[in-house]
Amino acid sequence: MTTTAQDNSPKRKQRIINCVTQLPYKIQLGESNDDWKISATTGNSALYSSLEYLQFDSTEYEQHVVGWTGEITRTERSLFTKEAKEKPHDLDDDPLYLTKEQINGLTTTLQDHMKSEKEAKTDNTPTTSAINNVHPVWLLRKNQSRWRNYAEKVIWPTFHYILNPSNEGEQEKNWWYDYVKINEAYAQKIGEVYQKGDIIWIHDYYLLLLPQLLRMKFNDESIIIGYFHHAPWPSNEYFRCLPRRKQILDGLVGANRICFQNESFSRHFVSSCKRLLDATAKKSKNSSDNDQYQVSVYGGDVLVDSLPIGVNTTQILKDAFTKDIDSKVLSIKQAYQNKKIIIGRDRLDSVRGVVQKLRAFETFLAMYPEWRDQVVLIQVSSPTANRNSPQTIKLEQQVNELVNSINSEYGSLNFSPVQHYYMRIPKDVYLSLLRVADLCLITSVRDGMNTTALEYVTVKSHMSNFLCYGNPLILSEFSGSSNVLKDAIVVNPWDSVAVAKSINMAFKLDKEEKTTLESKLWNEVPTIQDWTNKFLTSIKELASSDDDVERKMTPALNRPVLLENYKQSKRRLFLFDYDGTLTPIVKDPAAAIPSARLYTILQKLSADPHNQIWIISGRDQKFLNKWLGGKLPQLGLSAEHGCFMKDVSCEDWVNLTEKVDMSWQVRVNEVMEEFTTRTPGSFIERKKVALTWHYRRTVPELGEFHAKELKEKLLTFTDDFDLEVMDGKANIEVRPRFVNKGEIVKRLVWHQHGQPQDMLKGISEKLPKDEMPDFVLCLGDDFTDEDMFRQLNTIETCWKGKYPDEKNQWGNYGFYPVTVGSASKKTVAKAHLTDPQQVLETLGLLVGDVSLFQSAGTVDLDSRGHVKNSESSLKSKLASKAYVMKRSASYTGAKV
Ligand SMILES: O=P(O)(O)OC[C@H]1O[C@H](O[C@H]2O[C@H](CO)[C@@H](O)[C@H](O)[C@H]2O)[C@H](O)[C@@H](O)[C@@H]1O
Ligand SMILES: [Mg+2]
Repeated sequence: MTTTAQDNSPKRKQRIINCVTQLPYKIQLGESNDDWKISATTGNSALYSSLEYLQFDSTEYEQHVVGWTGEITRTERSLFTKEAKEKPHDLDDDPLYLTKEQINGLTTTLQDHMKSEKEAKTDNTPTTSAINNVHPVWLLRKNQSRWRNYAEKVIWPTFHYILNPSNEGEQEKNWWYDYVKINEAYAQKIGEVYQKGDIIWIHDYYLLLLPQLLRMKFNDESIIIGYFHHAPWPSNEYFRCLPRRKQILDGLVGANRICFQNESFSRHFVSSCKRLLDATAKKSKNSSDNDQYQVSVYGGDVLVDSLPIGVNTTQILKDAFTKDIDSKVLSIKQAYQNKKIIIGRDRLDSVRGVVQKLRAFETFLAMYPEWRDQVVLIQVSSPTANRNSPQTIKLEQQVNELVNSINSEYGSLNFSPVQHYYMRIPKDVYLSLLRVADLCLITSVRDGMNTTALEYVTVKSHMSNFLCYGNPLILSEFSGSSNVLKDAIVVNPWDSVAVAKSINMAFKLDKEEKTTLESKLWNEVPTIQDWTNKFLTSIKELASSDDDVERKMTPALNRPVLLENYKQSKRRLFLFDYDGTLTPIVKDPAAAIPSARLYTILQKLSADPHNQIWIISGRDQKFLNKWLGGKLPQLGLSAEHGCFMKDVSCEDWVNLTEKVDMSWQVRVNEVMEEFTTRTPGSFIERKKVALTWHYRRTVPELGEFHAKELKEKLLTFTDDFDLEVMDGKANIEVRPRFVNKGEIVKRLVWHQHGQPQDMLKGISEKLPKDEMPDFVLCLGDDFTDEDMFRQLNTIETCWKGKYPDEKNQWGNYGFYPVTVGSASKKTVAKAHLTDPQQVLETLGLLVGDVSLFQSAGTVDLDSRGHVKNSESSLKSKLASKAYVMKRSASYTGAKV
């Protein structure tokens, strides 16, 4: 064996761009313009401890965190400055007009904060690392909480099986636009941070559009995107109630891997993709023996699986067993001497089951009088961001009424069996409660993963002086954690009698039984380190396995650039395929007729004298005349993959195959008929020239098998006739080889724009560049459309040589060969759109029918969330300057 020279250079860490809804900090502005106060936020403990692990402990990864700043507020004190007293203002009306300098200052403060946290955690000497790991997403418009509305008021309820009354009104439309914008803002920020080879990891339902958007923005086909969904994913019956369901799924399937908390959520997701996107899925087992699916959607593949999140068990044990906490535990014990303590900690929203818990506790006291006066329930309910919403106020009232009724029924002057605290409690108090508890009661009616359950089991794994080792956990079967903590006492929270019985049973467990339960449960708690590493390892594997097969991802069409180019051009040529591009694929070819929306868009597009529109299809003249030419004579048409042409605003067709021998049709027809007899559901579409054997309506496996056989058989003699046998979408088509859609494209581009065509004349490559199109949008979904894209690429190469100095401001000739299908589809097109709906949205954008924010990927934003360089962006910048001047003048005044 030969020894190679040792490589002593430090191994480069794999960079991870971790995209979270909000940075793990609360950001406040103090009394002066650069007085930033940064403190830790509460909530999301599991995710934030994963960030911490990658930041402080991982030797393999270099993490970059991209996240929204959250609502930036003013510190309490600054609200009482002389200025504020003289002219009090509502924080929400204060747009926080930060200057560039302030933004830079805050970024540095955040970076420094992260570094000093690292020094504190790792007991290090000051960090010399030059790496800046925090990348804030700025969205500084008035009413900063607007960015949360769609995620929290529309998506969150649906994902938790709460159906809001239909409100596809103006308000929800605006929420959606803001949702699109926040996703756009992330994409922009990632664009500033991304380096080739980075792994992008996106978290949760605020960023559902981001995977697809990133494919749109980056021209890097090797970009690897993983998405983890922390919340539940509902059954398709609920999911499909979302008005924007398709855009949401489209957004997500831009990822390479989509991962859920458990198998039922991933199964629901796959079922939504099957039903709403017409996807197919192959199920198998992953290395942890969990179900995984290879979902094929729009012709590309996405891996879907599950991996339950964990907690930082080492840190929890370290924090929970300190002298300080010992003394807190002791005081709680003394306050409730000789009583069993049940603890609960939940956010006060309708899905955490606080009401169900109180009802069950009431039933328990009613059913087991021997426990009255012996048990206390300490329930900590933390307020949500929607504390003042009517639903939360109603819930709060309901909880208060229940607490009062239990306490008046079963309490006394010196003892109340329910101690309810509606507040956020500090970590040390929380840990003391976990330690002191004889029982933890979790009755959520829906959640992704309940980290309190995991943290409780962790704390109970530790022996201490207080004999609380192994105390049991009652867990709702509707919590995501019940899939992980399989040995908890699992209950249906809606069945208060069953929960009451379980409480009684839990209190009666002897020491040995508790120990057995705990040791099983403890083994079931996933650690955050494991979760983080497993997720990243599998996504790295995905990246390297894809390398083997030379994965080429096509970027999604950059719509802002397209729109800008469209506006600036004068000689525009549109080359559209029909089936699968302008209309969705359906079972019966006769049923694939244009929608009213398509007509409107084609009408508007062709009304502009700068535009020439051609439909270049495999369909025959009869079909194209009936549904397109007859209604919009201004369209140019090409039928049967280039065999026939009808010029713009002209009625007559030209047959380009007139001189071709058609005797082959008899032979081909015979063979196709033989296969039709053998394959129930198949049929032959006989056009003037081409013959198409369709098998969409057959048993899929049989159809595919026979299609392969038919193709082989046809190939044995078609060469003699110079025919092409093509694999279409569930069809096999035969037509003369010398015509194809690419030939038509060639003829249309090398042509004086707007002038009538002489179809039978050859083309001239001597035309001046400024007589030919300066914008060509070519869309197609199928194998035969690749000829069009290839032709455009060839012309572009030729023009580079011929007209090197006549490129547009984007450094090209305005050619957009765009395939309709997924990013991973094999194509020579330069960009992709997912499906006909996206095609119509894009065309709608060009004719001004669609708002810029209707779908993701249409705008570039400035840092306040305005469209870049727009009038409102400009106004906002000016207002910002004036605001800051006013503020600093008032500070100076105050000092004098
Ligand atoms: O070039 P195109 O305009 O895309 O036409 C290609 C073929 O489309 C039609 O078949 C396909 O669409 C049908 C309707 O959605 C679908 O039922 C069939 O399975 C697809 O293969 C059309 O019938 C063919 O003649 C075209 O060549
Ligand atoms: Mg097509």
